[in-house]
Amino acid sequence: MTTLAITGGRVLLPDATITRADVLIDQDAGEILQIGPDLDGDETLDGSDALVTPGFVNGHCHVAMSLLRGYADDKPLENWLREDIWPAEAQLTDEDIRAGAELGVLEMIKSGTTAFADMYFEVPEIAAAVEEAGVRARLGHGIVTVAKDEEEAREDAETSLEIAREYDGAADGRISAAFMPHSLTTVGEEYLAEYVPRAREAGIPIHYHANETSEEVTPIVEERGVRPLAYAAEKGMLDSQDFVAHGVHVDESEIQLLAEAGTGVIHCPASNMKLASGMAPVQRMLEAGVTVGLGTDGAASNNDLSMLDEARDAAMLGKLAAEDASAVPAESVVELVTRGSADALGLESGRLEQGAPADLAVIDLDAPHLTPRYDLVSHLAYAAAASDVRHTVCDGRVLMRDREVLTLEEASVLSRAREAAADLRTRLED
Ligand SMILES: N[C@@H](CCSC[C@H]1O[C@@H](n2cnc3c(=O)[nH]cnc32)[C@H](O)[C@@H]1O)C(=O)O
Ligand SMILES: [Zn+2]
Repeated sequence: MTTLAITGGRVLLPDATITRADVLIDQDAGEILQIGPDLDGDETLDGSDALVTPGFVNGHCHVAMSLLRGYADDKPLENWLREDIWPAEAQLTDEDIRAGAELGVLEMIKSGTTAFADMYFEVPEIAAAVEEAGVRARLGHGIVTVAKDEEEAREDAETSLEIAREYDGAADGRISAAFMPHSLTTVGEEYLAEYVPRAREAGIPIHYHANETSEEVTPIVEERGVRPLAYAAEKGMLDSQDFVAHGVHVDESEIQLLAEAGTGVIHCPASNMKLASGMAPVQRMLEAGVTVGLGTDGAASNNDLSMLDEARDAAMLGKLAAEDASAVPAESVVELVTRGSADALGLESGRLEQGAPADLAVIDLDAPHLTPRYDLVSHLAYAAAASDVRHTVCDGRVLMRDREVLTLEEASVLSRAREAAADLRTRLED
């Protein structure tokens, strides 16, 4: 057995208390062996003056969209997608998607994220980036059937099912998969009726965008006379292993449906603010017992992939939405970026305890903005930044040591992304 010890730090435990302790990891099993005093390992990471936290879990992303960061801003969802993003995505080559995925995963490792859920196309490119970088991911192919003929639409749905079957369990189990219809309005009912039961039979979870904008809710209510999540339940898309992104415009009946079904909701506060989609009733969902996690959405609507930013945004927006400063407190958002997202995605990560996956981040506390140290949970929620992450470990493997990423070559990932973006821009201008 090869072991790794993180020594001299303060460790954030699942009950939100913090203890001075070392963490010993079994690198072969990728598990935490022990948390306690004076532990030695074959390899050591310095945790002094630092907080050891579970690796952050980004519950909803389009990681390759990192290549479109800053390409189009300041528009509402429908216009942004149809006028800018979808035309640009139609030009992306496999190499572009690989470059964008590596860029995004690099940013994740540098900001302490060890797992994410991703909806995109050319999934094999994204899986290759995940495999190489050493992180964990639940991947899927996003289906859009509107504006497609039947053959194309069917092919898209088939691809999503095939990709999920093929990639579930890949990269030594670090990759899992889901069936991913883009949303309840961009995928036709006939395709949901046919493919959802097939995904269910194969035991594959389902992930989709739901109730993100009011423009998306109104047509469903008008055409079908039911709320979108009641429609989703009718279609069999509200299971305990499923998770939806956004859930901004959900009413009380939908919150009850989510809580009863055990379907996770990935709240994406930065994207919701930037596209002015609205404020999700996060405090209400938590009180109702809904499994809530946090996600960045793609970098083109955020515009970064830092879960520390997302935690802070979730707290701020949650208070504003509830008109209550005590709503969505520090402890809640820290739980949302770790265990909340992990639970929604069906991952065992998100907690530091014996036997849990060795997915963690070590955050440097020796900084003006983290001084003094009354409450480290408060610092994590409100003051820590991506650049404070000192080391990142996933599945027992050190992915970043002293801010040097060991699994990806940072300089070449950045230069490939810059070249791909410059090329894309030329193609789009022609
Ligand atoms: N196969 C589909 C692609 C779906 S992938 C998932 C899609 O979600 C898009 N996307 C990114 N952010 C959001 C969001 O906030 N809401 C809805 N869609 C988004 C993203 O640009 C990408 O096109 C096609 O034929 O276009
Ligand atoms: Zn999205």
